[in-house]
Amino acid sequence: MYKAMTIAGSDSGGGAGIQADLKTFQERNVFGTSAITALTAQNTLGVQGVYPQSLECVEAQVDAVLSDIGTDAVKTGMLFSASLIRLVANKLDEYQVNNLVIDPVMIAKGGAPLLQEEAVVELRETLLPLGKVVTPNLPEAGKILDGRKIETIEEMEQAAKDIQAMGPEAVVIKGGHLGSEERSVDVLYDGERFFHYDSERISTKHTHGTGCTFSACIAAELAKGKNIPEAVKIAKYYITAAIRYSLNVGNGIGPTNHSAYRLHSLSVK
Ligand SMILES: Nc1ncnc2c1ncn2[C@@H]1O[C@H](COP(=O)(O)OP(=O)(O)OP(=O)(O)O)[C@@H](O)[C@H]1O
Ligand SMILES: Cc1ncc(CO)c(N)n1
Repeated sequence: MYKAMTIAGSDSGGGAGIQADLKTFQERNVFGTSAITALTAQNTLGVQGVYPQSLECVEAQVDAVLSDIGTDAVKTGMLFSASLIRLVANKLDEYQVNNLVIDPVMIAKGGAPLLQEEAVVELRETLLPLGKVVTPNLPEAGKILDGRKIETIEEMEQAAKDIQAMGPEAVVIKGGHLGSEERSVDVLYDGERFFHYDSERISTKHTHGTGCTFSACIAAELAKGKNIPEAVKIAKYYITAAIRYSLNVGNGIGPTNHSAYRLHSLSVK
């Protein structure tokens, strides 16, 4: 069985973070493992607390998994601080992880910071160059590019190109935050070509954890040997189904439905 690991924060509400990643790995038929960088007390209404784990704790988890079980791909999510980013980058280098998907998580949907402001430099300089695929949303891409505004598909293409020049093999800019469009378009740049992944924009407020789920699916497909454009295509089908059948649990922004494509017999082509 192929294996994928997530190095990310825990979302007690179950819709994002480690929980979303492991549910996605399971649905995509890869064996999921994890290292938890931070615990969050979180639900559909917001983030009530953030409890980063020690460097020692995160290092022990990564060593435990990679020295024994190994992995075919790694996905990183919430890393919280510059020192955790440095540690994770060192570990990925030590274990020669090459299928690395970096979701540069910065802010939760309700606005709570999940990455310290000063850690963006570390993310850009230490972690991004190790990535096979980096998956920023529009505000994250803007932060990586020193506060640039990205509001059109053309600006998404330019941003993908400029972030790819920072070292990762490929960049997908996610278009979930693109206002007033009828479609939700993601733009991939692999160093040579642009690919557009287009879906209808689903009218729902229940989009908690969309980005985590999308990047975890890319990691699962890379683990199975899919190439980057194929992995992103499958992830786009998977997340679109998960949003179409998202769940009205809690009183705020509900989670996506990780088993939607299976329960509703939709094919992930
Ligand atoms: N309303 C929607 N309808 C269809 N697809 C959507 C919608 N919102 C987001 N998506 C898709 O979901 C994926 C994740 O994009 P998004 O920009 O929402 O990520 P994100 O902001 O990182 O999510 P989060 O921070 O909640 O984890 C992309 O493929 C995007 O196109
Ligand atoms: C733990 C965690 N990671 C990522 C996100 C982004 O959706 C979140 N809300 N919580």
